[in-house]
Amino acid sequence: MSLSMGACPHAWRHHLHHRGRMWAASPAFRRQLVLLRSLAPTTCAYGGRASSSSLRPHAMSAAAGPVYEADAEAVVRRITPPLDRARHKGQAGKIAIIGGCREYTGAPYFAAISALKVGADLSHVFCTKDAATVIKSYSPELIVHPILEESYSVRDDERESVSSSILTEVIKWMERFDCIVVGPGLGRDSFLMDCISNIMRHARQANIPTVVDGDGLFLITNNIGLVEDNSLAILTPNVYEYKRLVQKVLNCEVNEENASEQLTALCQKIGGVTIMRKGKADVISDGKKVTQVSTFGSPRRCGGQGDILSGSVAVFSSWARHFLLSNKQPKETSVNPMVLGCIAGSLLLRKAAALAFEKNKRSTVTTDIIEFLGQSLEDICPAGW
Ligand SMILES: NC(=O)C1=CN([C@@H]2O[C@H](COP(=O)(O)OP(=O)(O)OC[C@H]3O[C@@H](n4cnc5c(N)ncnc54)[C@H](O)[C@@H]3O)[C@@H](O)[C@H]2O)[C@@H](O)CC1
Ligand SMILES: Nc1ncnc2c1ncn2[C@@H]1O[C@H](COP(=O)(O)OP(=O)(O)OP(=O)(O)O)[C@@H](O)[C@H]1O
Ligand SMILES: [Mg+2]
Repeated sequence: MSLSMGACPHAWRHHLHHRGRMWAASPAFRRQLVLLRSLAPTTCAYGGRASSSSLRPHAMSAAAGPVYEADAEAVVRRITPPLDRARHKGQAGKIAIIGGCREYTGAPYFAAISALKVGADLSHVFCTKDAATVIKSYSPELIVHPILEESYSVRDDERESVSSSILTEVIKWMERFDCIVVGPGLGRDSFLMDCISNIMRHARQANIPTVVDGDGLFLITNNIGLVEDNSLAILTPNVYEYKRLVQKVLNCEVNEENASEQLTALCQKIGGVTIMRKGKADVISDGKKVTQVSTFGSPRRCGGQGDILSGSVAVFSSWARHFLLSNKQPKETSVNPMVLGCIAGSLLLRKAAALAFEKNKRSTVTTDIIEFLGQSLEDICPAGW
């Protein structure tokens, strides 16, 4: 029997009837049911307050299929690990943000602190020397590595040796990370971009899941081979980043009429990656299914919300991977942990943004939203202590 997430709920009830009570009562079945429901079509899985047409499944071509509204709360509950006395530091996740330069210190901070607030045990930042002290001063919780360099601080004849020592330093740490986030506040300096390309190649060889955001997307849009066929890569483009990606990879303009097919085609053309297209709804695809989270968040569009998202997605996708591995999913269950991580991260950000807006209204800024990440997770998935 196929238990793939693509099955419709009616088919599920049919299976349930025929497989008998033993199977229905088994923990394995309940696990499958929750995971399936979490990605079931809007009409049966989502009873949200918004009434926009985006909440209904869209009629799509066979290639793209319908857009599913995720039962994102069920996903969060399922993949969030219980707090357990037996666990030691690091087991709930070690995340690294690769970003932070002279111009941008907020973005890597937002991503790194969000990872901690969601529940990771350790959060590192690899940034330029200029940015490091600033980021450290925002929070003593973060482990900050001032190792990246931009062109202005490297002589031409030193480039090769500096680049290789940056890579050596990052490699020393890389295997410890459950996920890295490349791009928040990275900047677009050409020397830095070359160094980051080497780091991404290494992460890939080491099978480290990689969320690509912000300037990381600028880098890969111009060098798509960095993520091609990497099923452990998640791209989180905003409206402009998505536009540039579509133009470059599909050689056309963004088409809202065929948004779902276009997103599917983009994933397929790049091969294996998961893409979360951010916007009014966060639309997620791995080239097979298209899922969305459209829970209302906040009408404030202050900068930095995407950074919260990338840090959160890094944690949740690590938890989802761990959950699926430790629950030994049958091969035919094509649950993609990267997709689950995107769904969970999107919901948590939106819930936190809603709570922050309720309190701060027009003055809501990113740090206000970060303050509510904990409560949002607690509302969905109580710590129970
Ligand atoms: N406090 C901080 O340090 C923050 C830093 N950030 C970082 O800032 C860097 C740049 O990110 P951005 O999202 O600003 O990226 P972009 O440089 O792509 O966009 C900058 C702004 O230019 C405009 N724009 C870009 N492309 C456009 C187009 N085709 N048509 C019309 N307008 C267009 C948009 O208003 C956009 O917000 C990234 O490293 C990002 O992580 C942001 O995350 C926001 C917060
Ligand atoms: N039009 C919208 N309506 C409702 N929520 C939105 C809208 N656009 C974005 N969001 C929310 O903000 C989140 C971040 O998306 P945004 O487009 O601001 O990313 P970004 O530009 O990369 O952010 P950053 O400033 O951190 O770089 C989305 O995941 C979504 O929850
Ligand atoms: Mg961004």
